[in-house]
Amino acid sequence: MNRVAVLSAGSWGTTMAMVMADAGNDVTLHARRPEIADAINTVHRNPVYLPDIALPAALRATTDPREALDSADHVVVSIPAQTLRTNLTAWAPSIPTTAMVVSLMKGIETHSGLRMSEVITEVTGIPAERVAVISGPNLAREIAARQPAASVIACTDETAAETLQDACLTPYFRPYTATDVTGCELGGAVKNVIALAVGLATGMGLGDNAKSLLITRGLAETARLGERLGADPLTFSGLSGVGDLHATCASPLSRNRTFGEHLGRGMTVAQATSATRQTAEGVKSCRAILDLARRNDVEMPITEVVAAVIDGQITVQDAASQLMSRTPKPERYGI
Ligand SMILES: NC(=O)C1=CN([C@@H]2O[C@H](COP(=O)(O)OP(=O)(O)OC[C@H]3O[C@@H](n4cnc5c(N)ncnc54)[C@H](O)[C@@H]3O)[C@@H](O)[C@H]2O)C=CC1
Ligand SMILES: O=C(CO)COP(=O)(O)O
Repeated sequence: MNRVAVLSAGSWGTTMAMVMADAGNDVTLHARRPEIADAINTVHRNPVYLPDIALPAALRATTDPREALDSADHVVVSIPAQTLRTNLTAWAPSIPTTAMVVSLMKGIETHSGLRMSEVITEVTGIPAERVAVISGPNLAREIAARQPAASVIACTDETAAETLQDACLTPYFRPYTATDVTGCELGGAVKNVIALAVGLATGMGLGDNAKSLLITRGLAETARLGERLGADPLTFSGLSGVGDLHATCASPLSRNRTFGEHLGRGMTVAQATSATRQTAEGVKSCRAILDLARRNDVEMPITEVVAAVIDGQITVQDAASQLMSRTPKPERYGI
């Protein structure tokens, strides 16, 4: 039986802890708040993030990250992307030297433009072959209700990805393996920005044609950036690409889409932030993704207008007219 540490007990961390406990691992979840750890240990519920879900009785929680990390074979990290570096710096000395580190996060670090797996290798010194990412159409609440879902486990070492696949496989959660870590992570991070755009369109009362336009051209700009950064363009046709993009842009459960919808209905960014309460990674990552695109000479028009709306440089109406007045061009995938 594998020992798994999950850091920490938000909606996705708790859900993946449940999946990995159901898959037969010995899982310890790190919660920052004692009331969450106590509730998981006593009544087997996470009262803040998933109050209506019965968690496995075998799943344990602790407020002490060292206790969670003790003898862990797999260390699964699920915290807001912009907090990863600071937290990981504190946790790194307690990570067992042979453990795999797995990122569940879908964001890009703002000051460095690094993907989460890159931050992990930089901060911990753990080689890329022992760092993996899980990304796909995975709305936490649906999986927590044990509804069927699939995902991608990407690691440059295929055998390591297969080991993790075994450790996450349940009757309701079906992980595929991949070696294109860059493509999987970029698909997950950029789809949050496109979901913000679809939310904006929804909030403005625009129709399904406009949403489909954003999803399709959003995928094209994601693939364009990915290809420039060394990803396999075909990765964006898979679960971590179009799969996640579709689920997130279609679902009212998505925090990013809902955040965009608030803005489209006229809320300010501050009002939308306090209405959302949970992590909507695209809000901070959109600027980091745009900077990454500009440094690599890649055009990302949807990301550009989303970042300008979030930064208060243009209105949502300006965003729509800016996109519709671009120079006409032939449609080619990734162009
Ligand atoms: N919820 C979902 O459906 C999915 C989320 N993700 C990704 O997983 C990551 C985590 O998201 P969620 O669990 O949904 O967010 P959440 O908002 O539900 O939970 C965030 C967790 O991070 C902790 N946290 C917040 N600020 C922190 C800080 N400064 N230092 C340390 N810990 C802190 C919170 O205590 C909480 O445990 C994000 O990158 C998100 O994009 C990926 C797939 C699905
Ligand atoms: O990543 C997700 C689904 O795959 C969750 O999306 P949100 O963070 O927008 O809720």
